[in-house]
Amino acid sequence: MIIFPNAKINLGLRIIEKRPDGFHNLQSCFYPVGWNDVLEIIPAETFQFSSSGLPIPGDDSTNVTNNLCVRAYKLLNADFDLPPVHIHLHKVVPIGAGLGGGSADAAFALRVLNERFSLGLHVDALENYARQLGSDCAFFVQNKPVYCLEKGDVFEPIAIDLTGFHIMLVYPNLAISTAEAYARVRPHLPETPLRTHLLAPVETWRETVRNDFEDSLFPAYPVLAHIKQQLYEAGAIYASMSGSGSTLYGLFHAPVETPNQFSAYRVWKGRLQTVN
Ligand SMILES: C[C@@](CO)(OP(=O)(O)O)[C@H](O)COP(=O)(O)OP(=O)(O)OC[C@H]1O[C@@H](n2ccc(N)nc2=O)[C@H](O)[C@@H]1O
Ligand SMILES: Nc1ncnc2c1ncn2[C@@H]1O[C@H](COP(=O)(O)OP(=O)(O)O)[C@@H](O)[C@H]1O
Repeated sequence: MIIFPNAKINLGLRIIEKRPDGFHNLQSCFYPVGWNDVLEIIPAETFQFSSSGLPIPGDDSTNVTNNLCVRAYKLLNADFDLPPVHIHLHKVVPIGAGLGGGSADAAFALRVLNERFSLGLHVDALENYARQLGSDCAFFVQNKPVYCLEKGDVFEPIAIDLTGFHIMLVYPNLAISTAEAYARVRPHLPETPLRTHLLAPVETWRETVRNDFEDSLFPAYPVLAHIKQQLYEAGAIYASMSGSGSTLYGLFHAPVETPNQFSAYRVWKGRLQTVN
């Protein structure tokens, strides 16, 4: 079976407090976008993992056990004694980009294995497995826009529909470690919950919807602030960094040409839609 794990963007990201377990509680809205990897899982004589496309740090031929697809298989295998499979991942979504690509691969692997081997796992059970693989991972089980709390793995519905907006993602060829980004941030409770700002028209977001990682990462990596500014100059209604960076995105009312300034970066453009 071949599937296409997609990326996500964060519409706002407030880091509320550090938890006793070392993670952080947050407020954010995760929104799926159609920049995709390609994942194939087929029955095989022995377990194999291979990859192509973008190189994945830590995935050399002697150690692929860190790949989140492999970890997803092992997690289910421990409970269900699965038949061996060959997993091939063609990596397209940039890594360390704030787009949740690795988490999406893991969640989609769980979904495929559940279906292929008729494990009978429903959404809650799949989300519980996904939580063990990464804070972002559970989101990709249902893969629909949600308001997230706690570690980013507790979800509430939110009536946000950006269908019809055009989006440009700009990845500045710069990988930022999520752990490093969290270590730099100063958590605090915002006066107004992010949800309130998100429910106002997108035209107001520029003044109200913030990603707290920008405060510490923009001074450290000036190219990020520069790209955000250029997205506004290109006509974005709203622009922000996604997650812990390094991708910046802009929401536009109309299709946009890619400005020359972005030619050195990886740029993805598309319509915002709900993907499954
Ligand atoms: C920042 C966010 C926002 O959506 O996304 P990305 O930018 O990575 O896509 C997420 O919180 C990233 O989730 P994810 O990438 O799954 O993180 P994990 O693998 O669980 O954790 C990596 C490291 O980030 C820190 N971490 C992560 C999540 C969280 N709520 N608090 C944390 O402090 C911890 O130091 C942890 O060791
Ligand atoms: N299938 C995978 N795709 C991407 N990264 C992976 C994968 N498996 C493990 N990783 C590891 O996860 C980290 C990056 O995760 P990713 O989801 O791409 O970034 P981000 O957290 O910025 O959204 C890297 O340390 C990478 O080595």
